[in-house]
Amino acid sequence: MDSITSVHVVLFPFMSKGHTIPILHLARLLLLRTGITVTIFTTHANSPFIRQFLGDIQQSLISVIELEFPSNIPELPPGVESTDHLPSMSLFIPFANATKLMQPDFERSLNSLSTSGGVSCIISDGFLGWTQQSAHKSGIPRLVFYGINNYAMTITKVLAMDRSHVGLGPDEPFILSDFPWMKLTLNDFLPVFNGSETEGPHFEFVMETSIATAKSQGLVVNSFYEYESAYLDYYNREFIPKAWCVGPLCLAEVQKFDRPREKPDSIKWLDQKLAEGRSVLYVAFGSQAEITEEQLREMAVGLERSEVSFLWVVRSKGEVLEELEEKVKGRGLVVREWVNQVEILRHESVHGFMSHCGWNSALESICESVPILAWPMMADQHLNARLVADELGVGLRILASNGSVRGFVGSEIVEKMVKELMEGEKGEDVRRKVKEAGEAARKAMEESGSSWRTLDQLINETCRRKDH
Ligand SMILES: O=c1ccn([C@@H]2O[C@H](COP(=O)(O)OP(=O)(O)O[C@H]3O[C@H](CO)[C@@H](O)[C@H](O)[C@H]3O)[C@@H](O)[C@H]2O)c(=O)[nH]1
Repeated sequence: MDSITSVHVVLFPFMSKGHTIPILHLARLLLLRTGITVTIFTTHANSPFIRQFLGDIQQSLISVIELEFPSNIPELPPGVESTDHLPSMSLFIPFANATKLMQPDFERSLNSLSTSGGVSCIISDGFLGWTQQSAHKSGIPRLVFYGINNYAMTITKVLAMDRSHVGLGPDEPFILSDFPWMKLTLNDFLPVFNGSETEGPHFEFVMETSIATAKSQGLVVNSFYEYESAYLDYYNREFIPKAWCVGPLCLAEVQKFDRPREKPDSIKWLDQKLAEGRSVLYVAFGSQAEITEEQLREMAVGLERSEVSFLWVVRSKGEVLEELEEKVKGRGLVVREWVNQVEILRHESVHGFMSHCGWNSALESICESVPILAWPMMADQHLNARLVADELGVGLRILASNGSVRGFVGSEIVEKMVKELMEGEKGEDVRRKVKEAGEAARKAMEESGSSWRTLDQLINETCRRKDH
């Protein structure tokens, strides 16, 4: 790293937990380097979460600027400033489009930062495509962060250009000629990416944000080279802007859990299971998954019949969960509040994670060497599940009752796959592989590791240059 000091990085995360948390980890990593200061843009309601998350960081190195989240958007309930508080994810597009109204405020603040010492680069979420215009007007390089991995990004882009799949059924297997080892189906992709949705608000949003990404100076990717080299190399050969793997960002988390403090109830419960010599399956589907009542019931029955100990963090309410709690008292725990997921995954008693495969959850599990039972629900999660189960071999896969990667899953499948992960031979195999994967991830984030070096290089090439 060169000796030039005073790099000022502006971070602007999208207002959803799965997008904000990794950017906050990135802030921590940037501040481990000398001469870097960070400003984070957010909205009033999201600010307390951010301030608390980074509360241990020296105040002179980091500041948080709060903008007004647009009010009076007809489709949005007042006061909702984060996607996990939306009553339905069908409001995602109005929510994401509402952020565009923040552009004038953002530019005013950016200008005042520029006059008081300057901004070296902006790292903003891909969903905040409009920040590219703001950066361009101010002559500041913009780097994009989507929160997804290279595999999903590359395969989706290749699919969009390769028309050989047109006319196939949603579950009919096909291969992309540049990746012949990989079996895919159209159901692995969102309709806006697989050619079945070619107009409408979601399609327009994807087009707008993709154009803004292409005009930006780089992509910051929460992954590491050793696990995605084929896809990263391909991406950087065929597409722009250049992608830089600087993760897994969750490894930047301080060892908060070692400090003396009152342990949360969920951790005390895990301590108890450890003392009883029981292995626990952790069950969670991220911050915004929507699960139907009917599906929730099958999950509950499957977990009950598996006879495995489990800790289920769930946002849904209702009698299904109350009944389950009653039936599995002592063996299973249902938690409805926000937990520290990394702390749970790190607990010695946790030997499996039934997960929707949001990319943060998948990475957190890999880094803690916990094998995954992949049950994707939406967004990039189906591709993440392919990566986890088919490519990396660090997890098993739950498929729908009709064999599709999408759709209703019966309780007998849940029961069978939970037992397989926790006690079966296939579970043994993925357990061994996830240990190796965890070690490789930790190595990538050490000071001599690939991700650490890549972040240094990215700062030097993009943020320290004066001629952008
Ligand atoms: O009680 C909770 C619930 C969640 N988390 C954390 O919240 C994050 C959730 O992120 P993720 O697992 O990626 O799930 P989503 O919230 O669903 O993430 C969205 O963003 C991801 C990154 O772009 C995508 O991969 C997902 O598909 C998309 O749904 C993780 O860091 C979890 O550790 C907690 O700490 N406590």
